[in-house]
Amino acid sequence: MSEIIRLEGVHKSFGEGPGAVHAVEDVTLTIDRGEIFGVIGYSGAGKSTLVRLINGLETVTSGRLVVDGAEISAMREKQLRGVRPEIGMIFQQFNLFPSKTVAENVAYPLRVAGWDKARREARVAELLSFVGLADKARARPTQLSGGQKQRVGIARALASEPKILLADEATSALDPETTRDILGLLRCVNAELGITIVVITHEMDVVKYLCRRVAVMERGRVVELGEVYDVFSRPRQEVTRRFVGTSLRDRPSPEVLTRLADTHPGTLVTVGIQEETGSSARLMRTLGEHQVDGAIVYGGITEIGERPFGSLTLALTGEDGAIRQALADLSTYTTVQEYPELKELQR
Ligand SMILES: Nc1ncnc2c1ncn2[C@@H]1O[C@H](COP(=O)(O)OP(=O)(O)OP(=O)(O)O)[C@@H](O)[C@H]1O
Repeated sequence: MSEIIRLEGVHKSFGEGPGAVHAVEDVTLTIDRGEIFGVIGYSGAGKSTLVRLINGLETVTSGRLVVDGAEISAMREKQLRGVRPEIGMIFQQFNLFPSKTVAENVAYPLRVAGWDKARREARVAELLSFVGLADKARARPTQLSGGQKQRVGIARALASEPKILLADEATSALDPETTRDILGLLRCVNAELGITIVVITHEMDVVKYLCRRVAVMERGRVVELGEVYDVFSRPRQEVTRRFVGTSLRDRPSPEVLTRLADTHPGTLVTVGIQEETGSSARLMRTLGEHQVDGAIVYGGITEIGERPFGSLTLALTGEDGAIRQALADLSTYTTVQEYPELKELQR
């Protein structure tokens, strides 16, 4: 698979000196042609800045950025104007022209690019039919639902046949059911038109549904990067654990942990569940080998691409030494989170 986007040590700061904001710091990653790549992070992590660098709306402060063979980071505004039609973009707030009809909104980039009327009309009809809005050509955006507005946004972004589609929080203003519809449409855009999609989001469910690989961003940096399943089934960073936690609600909050410690004897630990643990079978076997009892007191297991992941919180009882040995064994094939602060409380 060839790459379509490459970032090498990319920095972007706003302002200079001590007051400068470092929105993107030392980001190195490649995105493959034809993949759906996710960038997840909380507000202010630098996601929007990253996509604005990719489509040339912001210039990099330092580092190298190559999009479809063109070195964006070395280009001047005039050259960037030639590259931008290759990259479509959709937004959380849709950014449609309220006074134009649906057809006029979709035709807008084609008009700017100088397409004649007959070609424009044919292309708009094709696009509206692709996004399922053939009957809304003459409607105005105010007459459409949120999901329909985003379909217009997608049709407009696809108008000039881009190779890349950037989706910046494209479903964050939509209800869960409409979100599913739009994500389904994005899958079609990728599968049927072969367009590479970069999805920016703060929702793990969006990444889980759409993406093959994901970068987790925090304070301008990529802190985890890999296959979606690997990143979420073995989260290495606290921020990634928080994303998994909000999607799956599998990890107890500090308040719940304190209550669990009060009501259950033994040592509380949270153990990751993925393919290697075979849901929970291997986990229970390891405990059994050390004559340690494990009561499941909290947890959640779900799937990504039919592969299980999540975590179980257990109250372990047995000899202290046996518990330590069992935890050491578990750590050889899964993540084990201990809570030394609870021991202090239980004393
Ligand atoms: N034009 C700008 N001038 C100054 N600071 C900026 C500018 N654009 C972004 N920033 C700052 O850069 C940081 C990253 O912002 P960015 O919008 O990229 O984050 P984000 O992850 O997309 O968050 P959100 O989802 O809230 O937009 C923030 O601290 C933001 O205030």
